[in-house]
Amino acid sequence: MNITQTPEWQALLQDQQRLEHTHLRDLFANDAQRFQRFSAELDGLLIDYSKQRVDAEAVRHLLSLARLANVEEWRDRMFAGEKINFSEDRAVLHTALRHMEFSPFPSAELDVMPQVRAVRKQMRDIVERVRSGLWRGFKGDAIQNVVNIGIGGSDLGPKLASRALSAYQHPNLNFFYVSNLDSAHLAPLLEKLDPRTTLFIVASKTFTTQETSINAQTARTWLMAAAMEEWAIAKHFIAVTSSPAKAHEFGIPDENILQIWDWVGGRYSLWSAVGLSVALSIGMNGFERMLQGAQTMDSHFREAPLEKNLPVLMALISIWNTNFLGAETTAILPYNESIRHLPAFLQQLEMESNGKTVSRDGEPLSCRANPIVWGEIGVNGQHAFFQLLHQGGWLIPCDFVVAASSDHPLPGHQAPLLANCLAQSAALAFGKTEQQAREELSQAGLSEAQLARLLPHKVFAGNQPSTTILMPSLDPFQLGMLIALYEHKVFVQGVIWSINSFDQWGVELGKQLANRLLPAILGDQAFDAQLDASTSGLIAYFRRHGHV
Ligand SMILES: O=P(O)(O)OC[C@H]1O[C@](O)(CO)[C@@H](O)[C@@H]1O
Repeated sequence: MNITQTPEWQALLQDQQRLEHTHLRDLFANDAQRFQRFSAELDGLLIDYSKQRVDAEAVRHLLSLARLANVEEWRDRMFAGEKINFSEDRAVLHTALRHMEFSPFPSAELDVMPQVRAVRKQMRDIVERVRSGLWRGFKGDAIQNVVNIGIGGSDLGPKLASRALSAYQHPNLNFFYVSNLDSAHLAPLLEKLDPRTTLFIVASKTFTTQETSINAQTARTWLMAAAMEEWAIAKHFIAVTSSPAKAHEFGIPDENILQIWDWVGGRYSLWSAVGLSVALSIGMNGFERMLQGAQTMDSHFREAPLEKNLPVLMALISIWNTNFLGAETTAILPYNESIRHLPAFLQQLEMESNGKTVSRDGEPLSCRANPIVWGEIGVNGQHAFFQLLHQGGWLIPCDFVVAASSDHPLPGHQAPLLANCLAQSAALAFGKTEQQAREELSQAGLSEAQLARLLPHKVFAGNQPSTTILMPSLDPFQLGMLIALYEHKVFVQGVIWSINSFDQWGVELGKQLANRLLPAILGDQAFDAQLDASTSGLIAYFRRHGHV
């Protein structure tokens, strides 16, 4: 089905005609109930999408589009464990990882829960031993430093969550995340760490990812230089992978290998043992609380009618902005320092899932899919790129994300933080009219000539749409809900765009080429004739200047 040719899409084009030139100022002025109408809450997590450029009719048509695309059917197929990731012949069952009841999941016939529970138990055991100081290094010391070596989904999720929940962190443990191949990531860390008290978690679903393998080998060499004995590996290395044999080859004993499964996508793996560093930081009970938060969002996503369904509404708003208002990018603006990694996490979640131009049927998509996702801590952005958001003339929908209470409170900080967050979304939405700017300038006593010169610079067009996501506090439960909210949002968008959101073939070509270029970088001139002129020129430069 070409969705753009359907009556539902055509109705939305009509809405676009009506709303494209309607200002948010007018939408608010004409509807005193706008906040009530266009906000929704689940267990304390509130989404306010009243500052999006929609009206009730447009939302109704967006919901019809979701029904037309069979969102509910696809959702049920995912939860039933069908192999909806058809290009890799895999089910998509990260929701099993946060299934907290003692019932089978997804069904009695296809129950994955015994394996999930067994790994949770293994995690709990490790977590308790490390946190209590019972887990000892090769010289008998308690662990003080945990280094997660991984990249992509094996890094971004745990890094986001462990920073987000730093208020709950074990006082005697420090956490580090190493992903970059550049040795400037690992080297300074190794300089300050003590091998006797350091535990490495090598998180890699495939256990073949080059960046992770090289960093893990270097960490292993560093440990061996101090410990001298192979048995020390068992005291300092844990692997999380779906390829236990490869972890075993690396030298990690079976009891230190935590399994994940092919039905857990890398960018959806935080809830698996990939989250071990988070569990070590906040304790296994805290980690399970985060799983409960995600499960609460799962149940809501499965059961709530579409018009009250938070992930569905978020997805539809994004589709409206992208496909009808023409937004090409979207900004993620967390205001809490502790969720500073949210934009990076969402970049992978959204763009690796839906950054595609081919449909499930192998046809070119009939409309543009995922916008470019970017972002930064909100207040930092205010003093950097917000100028462009306010007066740059681009349509850039924003997600403001903030917790009402601080997770690391100091007197005098939280109220101004919240004021800034709310001020920005209001300024973006309502702007400042020429009339308002004129009045301000003349009240400041400017001459008519000065006023005329300054006036154009003081006007804010406004009408920049945003959603504000509020949580009471940054706790494991709320964080679990927040992340699952975005996961399901991405899923719904993928269904409507008819994308398989669970593969990522687009990352392969670069990997292949990097492997092919390695010998040339290392100096093997036999390859030179096969290189394009640019690559060859750049390699010549490396040979002149690099020490590889
Ligand atoms: O966990 P792995 O297998 O090391 O993969 C890391 C990341 O690499 C990717 O496959 C992309 O290259 C991501 O999807 C994944 O999260």
